[in-house]
Amino acid sequence: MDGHTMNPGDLSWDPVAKLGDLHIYPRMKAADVVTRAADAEVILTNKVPIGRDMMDLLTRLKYIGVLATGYNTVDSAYAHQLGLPVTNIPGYSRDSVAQMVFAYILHVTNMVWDYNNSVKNGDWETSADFSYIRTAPVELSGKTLGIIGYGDIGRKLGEMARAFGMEVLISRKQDGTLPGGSQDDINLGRVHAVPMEELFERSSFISLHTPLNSHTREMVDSSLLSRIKPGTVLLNTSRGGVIHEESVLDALDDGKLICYAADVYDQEPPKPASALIHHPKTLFTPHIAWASRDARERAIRIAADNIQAWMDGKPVNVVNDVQRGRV
Ligand SMILES: NC(=O)C1=CN([C@@H]2O[C@H](COP(=O)(O)OP(=O)(O)OC[C@H]3O[C@@H](n4cnc5c(N)ncnc54)[C@H](O)[C@@H]3O)[C@@H](O)[C@H]2O)C=CC1
Ligand SMILES: O=C(O)C(=O)COP(=O)(O)O
Repeated sequence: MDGHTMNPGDLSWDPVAKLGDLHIYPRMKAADVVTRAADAEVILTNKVPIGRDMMDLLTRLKYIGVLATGYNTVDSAYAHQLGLPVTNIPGYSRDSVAQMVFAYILHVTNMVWDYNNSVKNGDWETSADFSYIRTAPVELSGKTLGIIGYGDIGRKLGEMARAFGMEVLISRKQDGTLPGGSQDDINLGRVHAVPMEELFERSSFISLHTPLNSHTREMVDSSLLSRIKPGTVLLNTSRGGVIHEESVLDALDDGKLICYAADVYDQEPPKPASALIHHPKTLFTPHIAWASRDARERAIRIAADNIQAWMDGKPVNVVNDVQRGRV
């Protein structure tokens, strides 16, 4: 549907092309989906929303592959009703996304770019001393990182944080349950599981890694943000919709949140003049955390493996619990 972001020309679609008759559209408007995909049995979409109206009209469709980990753009519950499997691509960009979170953290704590600009502007050459401090760097060792959503990316981020000597907190879900797969790390003392409210109270850095769904939409609201310590940094590489935008703006304005660093926005691309994007205390990248060449190459290969497994009658990475074909 929208192959350009995954492969702007530096990769090959061959792993997918080998499986059938492949048509790549660099971009697609929602209004064109039904005509362009009328004959398709398999569609791959990244951010083109696939809703129930389209699924009703695409009568030949048997499989929807999401070219991403987050699959909030597809009405997978309705696809389930139709017996249409929806697959995603877990894990392909785990290392790249966790690395991006640390790029934001180090940007805030070490200000390499600000110091570089100051040096290039001549401040060092005219300094009275061998060194000068504009804003003191912050040492991460001993600081607390709170991770909301301890899955593939959250776990990798925790590993990186421990290498920096940070304490890692993870949150229980709203119903009190632990994220799957976290028990070992809790038992080994690598992370501490606390209620979401306590995580907001204790963390200097809070990083969001949940999927966007009805439980997580606008989860980070004024109630949670009222608990943070002055000087907290909020990091979001999950989905823009996980935060309540007005509440984040208020927390930035009242000085408790010193930075909101994000790779995602509720509507992408954002409309011009977003107050959040243009706020002096925010740091934004254009949904690029996943986009290393390595990760994109992995994604194309896994997308092809997903289709092959489904053709072989043993589907994998199905997110809506449909194991058979359209009924
Ligand atoms: N910015 C980017 O480039 C990328 C963004 N993403 C986003 O990051 C999200 C996470 O990715 P992964 O770690 O690979 O997914 P994952 O599925 O491995 O991990 C998500 C974790 O969140 C937990 N969770 C779900 N609801 C929760 C709640 N209400 N409270 C606390 N924990 C909850 C789950 O139990 C799971 O452990 C994706 O859904 C996607 O939206 C993913 C890849 C790239
Ligand atoms: O994999 C994901 O969920 C991502 O957000 C990565 O970006 P993409 O959706 O692949 O453009």
